[in-house]
Amino acid sequence: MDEEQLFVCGGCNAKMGPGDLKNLLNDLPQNHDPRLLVGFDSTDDAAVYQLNEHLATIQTIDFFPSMVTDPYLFGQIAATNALSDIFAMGGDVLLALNIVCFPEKGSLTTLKKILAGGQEKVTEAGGVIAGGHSIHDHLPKYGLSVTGSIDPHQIICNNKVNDGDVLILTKKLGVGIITASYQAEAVSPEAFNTAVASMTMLNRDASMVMRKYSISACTDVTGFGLAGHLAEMLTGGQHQAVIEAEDLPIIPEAYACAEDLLVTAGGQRNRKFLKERIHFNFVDHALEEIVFDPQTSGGLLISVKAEDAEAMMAEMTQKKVPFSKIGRIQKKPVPTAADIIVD
Ligand SMILES: Nc1ncnc2c1ncn2[C@@H]1O[C@H](COP(=O)(O)OP(=O)(O)OP(=O)(O)O)[C@@H](O)[C@H]1O
Ligand SMILES: [Mg+2]
Repeated sequence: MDEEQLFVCGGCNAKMGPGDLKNLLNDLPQNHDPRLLVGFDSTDDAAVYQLNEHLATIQTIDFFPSMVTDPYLFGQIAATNALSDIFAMGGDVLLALNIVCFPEKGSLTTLKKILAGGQEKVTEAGGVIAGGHSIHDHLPKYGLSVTGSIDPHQIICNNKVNDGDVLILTKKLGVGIITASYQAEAVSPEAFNTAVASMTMLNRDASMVMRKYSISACTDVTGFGLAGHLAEMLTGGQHQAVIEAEDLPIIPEAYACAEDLLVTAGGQRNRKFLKERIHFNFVDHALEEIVFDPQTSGGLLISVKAEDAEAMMAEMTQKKVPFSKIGRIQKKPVPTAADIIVD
């Protein structure tokens, strides 16, 4: 393997599709422990385990092959992505363990750069690298197991929305399409740099603002795309999300790439899984691709109660946390109505 350049094949696009994951989890025996406040049965972002009345531990794991050639950058992106699940649930990062898969004959200089990039982000998140596990594998993969803390009364789950909630998204969409297209030399370095800046921005600041307000649900938008993660918020079946297409934040050039059919396999898996649950009120194939595009280290998708939405957005503006108001939650007019409507 070249000492400095990683083979590009992954990010959250490498995630198992939502259909296969659902099948897998359905057959996994359920846990019954009252201290497990959030387990895999609700397909939330992280597991939460109660330690005492005021303290719970929050745990998540994420790793994948690289979507960029630069090892330091890959380390930063993989760590930012792994840390994000803690922030999506309103938790604080305590410590992290490195997960390393690396070729036996690979350059250790390259691996050290990956780990240095990851460590930088864990430190920025307020955590500490406490160890890890490393195995040989043909394709380098990296990520973290992250442990955080949270007040058990303040857990922000991903699946309980309310009528009138406002939907906020804190990062632009299209990083999957942009990173794949960059390898095909089909987008500018500026577009690629925008995607990289987005993937290496921690969701911590957004989380710190969000948790001060009445939040019905939050998740981070990753491999299942905006549509997939929004659909997870609507599993109760009573509500639907109305997305305003013109308010969706999109990295410049991602739309043009989608028009040129520069799309990803993960996006097609997401489309196939979700097509019965989403309705587009217009014909725009490229925009549909953006909505299904797998995001690596995407933003927080926040369903904030209507009465707190303005104040939360004002504080995000004041704290320079980027965000877009992308839609709202409403009661389904009939039980058979689509879960997601794109207007
Ligand atoms: N092999 C597995 N065994 C048990 N649970 C799993 C397995 N793979 C995924 N899960 C669970 O499925 C749910 C959804 O997992 P997924 O990785 O999509 O969530 P996520 O960590 O929020 O994703 P992302 O890191 O991309 O934000 C989580 O509760 C996770 O713990
Ligand atoms: Mg998540």
